[in-house]
This record gives sequence, structure tokens and C-alpha cells, in this order.
Amino acid sequence: MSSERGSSPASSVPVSPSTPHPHVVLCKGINGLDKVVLRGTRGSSAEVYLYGGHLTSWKNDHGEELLFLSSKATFKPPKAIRGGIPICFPQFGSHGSLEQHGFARNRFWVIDNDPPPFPTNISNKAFVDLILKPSEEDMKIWPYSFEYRLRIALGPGGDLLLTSRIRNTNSDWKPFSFTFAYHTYFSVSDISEVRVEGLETLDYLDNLQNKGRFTEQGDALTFESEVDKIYLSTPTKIAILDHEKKRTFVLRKDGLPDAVVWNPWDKKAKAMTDFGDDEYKHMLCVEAAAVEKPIILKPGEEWKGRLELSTVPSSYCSGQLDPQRVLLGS
Ligand SMILES: O=P(O)(O)OC[C@H]1O[C@@H](O)[C@H](O)[C@@H](O)[C@@H]1O
Repeated sequence: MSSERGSSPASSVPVSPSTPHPHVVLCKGINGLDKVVLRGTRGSSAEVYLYGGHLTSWKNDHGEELLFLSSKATFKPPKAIRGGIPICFPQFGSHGSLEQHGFARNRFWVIDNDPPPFPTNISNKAFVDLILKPSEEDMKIWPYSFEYRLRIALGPGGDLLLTSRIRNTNSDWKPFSFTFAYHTYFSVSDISEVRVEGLETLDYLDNLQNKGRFTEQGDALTFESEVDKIYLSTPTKIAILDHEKKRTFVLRKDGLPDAVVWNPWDKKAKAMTDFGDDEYKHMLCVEAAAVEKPIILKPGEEWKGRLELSTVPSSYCSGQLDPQRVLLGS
């Protein structure tokens, strides 16, 4: 599905007169929802819906889409958009009493034209700052006041950088705790040709086995059935090798100790109304997360969680995936 579906670039406007980068515009996306388009200097781009603060597209310099977005994604609030990068906050999954994955992914965020300064230099990046504050209705289900600032930036090399800054703004000295994930859906050529490096030998909680704790074996992960695991205390760098595309996604994360790996496979795919029956073959979620140990913030305190995504060409051909194919050179 084209990410331009339903958009109207004619009505595009620069996000803010104070935005130093000319390649950031606000326009209408699918179903008239507001979206921000970021354009890199060499052809890369990213699209962010204000609904959910949700990245729905990330393209490289050749215009190739790097994120998976379901052809059945509805773009109809209050349902979250299926694909891209939903934000799971203040709860990951069903690890708490809130709705699955919390409410940030189905709230309307706004553009933050005057965010507190960042220590990092962003002069060579196209970026947008979004903010989410709880409504009175939100406070009824999660009685805490917060400011969630999300910066999405596209670097000159096409790398994508997401920075979340969450501040406890309660005035009554109430601390709060939350769990979190950047629920990233990567686009892959064929799930059975993909492997993930960086999670081997780690402990994980298996959502398919009552959140039981197990230890991963020594090999890189490969996929031949449904997977829904939360890897604990993972390294800051994880790689997803797409053998067929000869492309490797590199995730670098900070403040996010865990990593969720999810693919619904055929049966669950069929059960989801906003997901095509065979689409599981072309996606893999690897989610930088903080789940096992909730983040606790006292009033006035701020937490920061950073995710950097980039791609490198890979001509991986060790034969581990399918020795037969490598030997035959097919
Ligand atoms: O359908 P949702 O709410 O977007 O969730 C999709 C999946 O998200 C993953 O992060 C969870 O680990 C899975 O258990 C869940 O099924």
C-alpha cells in the first residue's frame, strides 16, 4: 500500500516557522488525519501521524519502504494503526490493568513548537517534536499527570532517531511507574529468511507460555512459527539480517533494557481484522522496550528512552539459514 494513500500534499504547510529544517511539512494523510512528512537530503523520508504519535513510513534514499504497514490498517480512531511504530505507554502489553499496550497509541498528539533543548546537535536532521499530555478522561483511567515529548528525526544518511522524554508533572508528590515499547514493525522480504543477532543466550519471558522465564540458545534467532517473547537485559545493539534483501537493520537503544520479538504467524494473522492473512511473512516486530522493571518517576523527574534505526547492506551468506540454497547458489 502506498503511504501516500489519501494524502493531500497540496495543503502541506511547514510545521512551524521556527522549524529550522525546510523538509518538514504537515499535511493530511489517510482519512484526513494529520501527518508530518520528514524528508532527508538524499531522498529518504519518514511519515508520522499525530494520531498515536505514530510513525507509519520510513523510506531509504532509494524510496524503499523499511517499515511494515498492513494493507488492512484502518486509520480509524480509536483503533491503533497496524504497523509502523506504535508507542506503547504507559503500559506494555497486558502487563497491568490498562488496555493492551496503554493509551498513547490511540490519542491525538500535538506538535510541540517549543520543546526544552536537547543536548544533541540536530542541525543536519529533519525532525519534528510531538507532545502528549493526559486529558481529564485519561486521568480517570491512569490518575497521573505527565508530559510525554517525542522527537522523531531523520538523519542525513537516512537513519531514524526516536527520543522519548517522559516527565512526571504531578503536583501532589505522587510518583508513577510505567512500562514502555517502541513497537517497531520491520518490513522483511520473507520471515523464514530472516535472523536476529544480539539476543542469543539471553533470558526471556514467553507470552505464549504464561509469561514463563526461559533462556535462549546460543544461535541467532530464526523463525518458523509464532513468536512472542520479551528478551531481558539485552545489549544496546541488535541486528535483523534479511538474507533475501541483503539488508541488515541495526537497532541501537538507550534507556530500554528489554526487547520484544513478535510475529503472529498464520493462525493469529487470520484472527486479526486489520492484518492480511499472509502478511506475517513480510514483517517482524523487534521492539526496544522497558517491561520487566517498570520505570518509576517521582514528580519533577524525567525519563529518556532512545531508539536509533539504520540499515546497512549485507551479503550474509554463511549457510546457516539454508545450507542447500547456499551450496546450490540459488
Ligand atoms: O494487537 P496489538 O494490541 O497491537 O498487539 C500486538 C502484539 O504486540 C506485541 O508486542 C505483544 O507482545 C503481543 O502479545 C501482541 O499480540
